[in-house]
Amino acid sequence: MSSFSLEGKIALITGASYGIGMAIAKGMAAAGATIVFNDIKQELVDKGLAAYEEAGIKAHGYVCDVTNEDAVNELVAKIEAEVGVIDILVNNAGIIKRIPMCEMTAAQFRQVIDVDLNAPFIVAKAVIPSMIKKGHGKIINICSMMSELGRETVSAYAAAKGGLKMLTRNICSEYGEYNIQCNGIGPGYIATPQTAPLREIQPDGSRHPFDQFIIAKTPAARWGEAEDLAGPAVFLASDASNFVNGHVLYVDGGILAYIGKQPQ
Ligand SMILES: NC(=O)c1ccc[n+]([C@@H]2O[C@H](COP(=O)([O-])OP(=O)(O)OC[C@H]3O[C@@H](n4cnc5c(N)ncnc54)[C@H](O)[C@@H]3O)[C@@H](O)[C@H]2O)c1
Ligand SMILES: O=C(O)[C@H](O)C(O)[C@H](O)[C@H](O)CO
Repeated sequence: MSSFSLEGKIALITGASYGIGMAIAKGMAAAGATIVFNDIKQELVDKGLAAYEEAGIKAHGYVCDVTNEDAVNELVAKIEAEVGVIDILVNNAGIIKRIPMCEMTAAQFRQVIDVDLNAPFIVAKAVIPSMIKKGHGKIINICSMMSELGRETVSAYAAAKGGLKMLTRNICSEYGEYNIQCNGIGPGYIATPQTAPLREIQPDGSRHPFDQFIIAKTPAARWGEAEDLAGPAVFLASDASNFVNGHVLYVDGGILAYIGKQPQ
């Protein structure tokens, strides 16, 4: 099973102070990788560093807004000088705004596109030249159910995550010949702070209608846990997936396979 090992590899996971990013980072650390992460505020980076330390992981944390191209270029140069060349990039940092499309301002729409689509382009562009020189690289873009499906209130997010699926295929197309594999992971509905508003207990003590809807829509009949993403991410970061390129691996408990229950 040595082809699944990440021993000696350096992984940058963006926005990994908690949530899905941290669970992926912990999985990669268990497989032997050195973990580097960033987040938007020092406070979040410090919280992340403390959590990694508690888990026995010596992570390197940096403050960096992934939408700022100059800051990202500086970050990558700093990581190369202080830790080494990045072998694995996980574009995890993301935001969502749940606003009906006709009530959403163009500025709000652009903000989501900026973090969820432009930033993965910026960070990938910053790491690819060194990956080419090193002779290998793995890029994992965290996509979504919304790379395939739409729903009310998430127009900008769906546009960005659909675009991220195509950016994934394009990076594969353009850099596959340099032994760079770029794949996506499409998480289903995962219990993290990002989805907490969809799981809030109602004033009458009942479960949020969206919470019930998702359980019914998911053949696994549960929300995903951030840890459900760790194994798939380790696979896509490892030599075991060296001929897997331009693919989006949906980790959704079966949602995309299922037409849904017939109404009672
Ligand atoms: N939770 C889900 O159900 C779910 C499902 C599918 C996809 N995703 C995607 O997975 C990724 C992680 O999701 P999560 O639920 O852990 O989200 P989260 O909101 O809990 O965490 C996202 C992280 O990104 C960071 N971040 C946001 N903007 C940033 C910026 N400009 N620069 C640097 N860091 C920034 C945040 O501070 C946070 O640490 C996101 O891309 C999200 O869209 C989540
Ligand atoms: O409001 C929503 O529908 C959700 O927040 C999402 O879009 C999920 O977080 C996820 O990306 C699904 O894969």
